[in-house]
Amino acid sequence: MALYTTFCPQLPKQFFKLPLSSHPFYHHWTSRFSSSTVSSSAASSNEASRDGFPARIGFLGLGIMGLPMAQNLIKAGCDVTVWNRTKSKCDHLISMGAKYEPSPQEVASACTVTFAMLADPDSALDVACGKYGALHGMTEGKGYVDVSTVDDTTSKLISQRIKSTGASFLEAPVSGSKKPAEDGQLIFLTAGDATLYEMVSPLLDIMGKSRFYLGEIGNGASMKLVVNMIMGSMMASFSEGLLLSEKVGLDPNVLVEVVSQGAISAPMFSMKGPSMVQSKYPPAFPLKHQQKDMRLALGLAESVSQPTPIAAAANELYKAAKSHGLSDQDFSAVLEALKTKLEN
Ligand SMILES: NC(=O)C1=CN([C@@H]2O[C@H](COP(=O)(O)OP(=O)(O)OC[C@H]3O[C@@H](n4cnc5c(N)ncnc54)[C@H](OP(=O)(O)O)[C@@H]3O)[C@@H](O)[C@H]2O)C=CC1
Ligand SMILES: O=CCCC(=O)O
Repeated sequence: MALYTTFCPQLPKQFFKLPLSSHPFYHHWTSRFSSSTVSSSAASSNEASRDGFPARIGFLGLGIMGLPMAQNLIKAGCDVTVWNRTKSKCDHLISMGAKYEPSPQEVASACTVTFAMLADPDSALDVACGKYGALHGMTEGKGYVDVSTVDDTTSKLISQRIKSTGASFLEAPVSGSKKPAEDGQLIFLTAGDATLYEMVSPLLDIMGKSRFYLGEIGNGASMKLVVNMIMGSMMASFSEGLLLSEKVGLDPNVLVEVVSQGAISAPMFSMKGPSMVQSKYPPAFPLKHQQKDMRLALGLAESVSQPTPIAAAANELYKAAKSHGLSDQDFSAVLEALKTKLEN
């Protein structure tokens, strides 16, 4: 079964909609994480917890994505310990039964597996390896799963540092935004320690609808950046189309409908188009993160001399949108940068 999952990562979701204690990997998990491989300081916290769940799970970073992901783990009955730089964002989860520790180090020390969902490479590195970083609470037998979107170099560095403690590392950035995170419908793009991948698969299946295991560290990060590079260019192109249709006297709402019925239909256009027409950009995926991903994807392309002129042009629009104060709006606000350009 373990081999099957490793090489056939897209098992049907319903396969996993069982109580975790009846999951085929449950016994593998409990024997790995609740016995001799766990350090004595963590042993008491690794005892089987409520509802028969196997281990304490840490979650670092409770922004737009981290909060609903951690919430789904709690709702599924997992024993979750949280930390966030801005502590108030932990309050809701604490009221749902989460435990709190005052630093990433203390979360990692209390938990068997720690997830991290941070903004960017700098914060991911700092939370993992900084002064009170998770690294200092990691020991052999524990796992660190970074679900943030970062570049392959950052991920390799974090992996190296975590593994130097004897612990295991998995990168697992996600496709899917706020709503899929709330609905447990994310797509995990994982790479790194295959055993840890198998161990955390039941947890990934609580938070997501599918998962890919892509081999060596860096492959998950790179896959995520390629996907988001395409997405960023698509959104910029869609924005041009909306504005052009309006300028030539067409109803952009009708454009959204026409696009939705043809070969270029995309859930993203149908979901975000109507609010874009009204110049509303409620943040699901903040524009600053999309620009970060364009920047990192362009760096990746540069590293292998792959021309990406369309993504480079789109990146300039996201940079312009940031300079117009739109960083914390949804990335569909890139449309505003085009409006400004046309008006200037
Ligand atoms: N939103 C989306 O649709 C998706 C986002 N992603 C990726 O997931 C990651 C998180 O995104 P999202 O939740 O939207 O972002 P948010 O901006 O909502 O949350 C960012 C998180 O990072 C923390 N953080 C930022 N800087 C630091 C720092 N220097 N030290 C410690 N913690 C820090 C924030 O803490 P604080 O609360 O204190 O600010 C917060 O918990 C990003 O890498 C993003 O690219 C991936 C898929 C979809
Ligand atoms: O990184 C953000 C991805 C957003 C999405 O996949 O809808």
